[in-house]
Amino acid sequence: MSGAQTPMNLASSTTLSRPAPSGGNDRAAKSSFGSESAMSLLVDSLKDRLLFAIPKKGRLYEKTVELLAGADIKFNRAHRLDVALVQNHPIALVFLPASDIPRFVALGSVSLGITGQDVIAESTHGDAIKELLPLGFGKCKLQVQVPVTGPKQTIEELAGGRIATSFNVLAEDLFSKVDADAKAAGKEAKTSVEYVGGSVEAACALGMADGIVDLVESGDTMRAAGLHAIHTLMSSEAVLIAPSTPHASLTPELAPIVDMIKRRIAGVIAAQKYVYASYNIERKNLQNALKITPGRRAPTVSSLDEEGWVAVSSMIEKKQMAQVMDELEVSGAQDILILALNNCRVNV
Ligand SMILES: Nc1ncnc2c1ncn2[C@@H]1O[C@H](COP(=O)(O)OP(=O)(O)OP(=O)(O)O)[C@@H](O)[C@H]1O
Ligand SMILES: O=P(O)(O)OC[C@H]1O[C@H](OP(=O)(O)OP(=O)(O)O)[C@H](O)[C@@H]1O
Repeated sequence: MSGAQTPMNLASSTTLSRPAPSGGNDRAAKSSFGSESAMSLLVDSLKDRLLFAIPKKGRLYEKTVELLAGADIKFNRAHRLDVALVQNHPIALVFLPASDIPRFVALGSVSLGITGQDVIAESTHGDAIKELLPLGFGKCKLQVQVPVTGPKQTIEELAGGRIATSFNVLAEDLFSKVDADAKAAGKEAKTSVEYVGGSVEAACALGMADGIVDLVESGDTMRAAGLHAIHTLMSSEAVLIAPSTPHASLTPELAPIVDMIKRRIAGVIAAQKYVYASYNIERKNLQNALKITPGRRAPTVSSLDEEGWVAVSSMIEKKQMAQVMDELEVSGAQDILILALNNCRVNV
């Protein structure tokens, strides 16, 4: 995508078709709908809506759509259309490449966005963006990688060499410091950083780079290419973001929706992360058990209709569930139940 594009441009430059009937004919749908009037209808209907940019594909797409479903943000995305009107709130979703979202948010063209911290850092719009909520997915690290058997095994040894990356701003930043350090040590060096759009791991094997800067999560792609990581530039996860200074398009009527979305998404994330534990325990063993299940704020303790016994309920982290149950049993807890949370509200 070249040049700044507002969602309005996006809407008016996009062919609006009806939601595609399966195997439907776009052209026929367009003419029966009347593309001109449909487009002005769409542009009109965006005016009173909060614009929310979400990744249109790739690693963050599915989890983002899951989050929106959990937050009861209902939409139908028409075939080939990058704008979807939310049915039950005055919100319009704008589907954009993850790496373009920081720019749209920073410019105030949209009032909310979901994208990775890595592309925010790469965009250099960081100051114009505020992070509202970490989302707990899309976790990865941006790392310098070199061939395991290669001659250059440190970033200092890469000074003056060739680096391939999709993160050329962050890579330039790092290697200008590496070059400066090399110069201070009496070795003149200018590392060349080449932009590559994808499949960056192939660059070393193809002889076009001595090292790469790319994202690593499981490490499978890196290892498959015979590379290993020698330096971490940053860790990243998906975040909910907004412009650091609200834009005029965020009217007083729309402003409360930002907080509503943030709270709903935080509730969905907490419900994915926690389960609800409940058990009975003799009062004499209560203090030990409460150390195992302290709860997010505090556990609920209520009397049982049996002398000397209490019932406890508390939220615990899902990933610690088995260990917590083991420890509770050892501490004398009985009738231990673990209940999944469908949704919840937490302080954010
Ligand atoms: N392996 C990974 N594991 C977890 N998160 C990742 C991983 N790779 C990328 N991400 C996160 O997802 C974001 C989008 O990356 P992805 O590779 O899906 O890009 P994309 O939207 O398909 O764009 P393009 O293919 O054009 O680069 C990244 O900026 C990063 O925050
Ligand atoms: O450590 P791993 O779990 O193997 O993940 C790392 C890979 O994931 C990303 O690419 P992606 O697969 O999204 O495709 P791309 O190369 O087209 O960007 C990233 O660029 C790495 O190639």
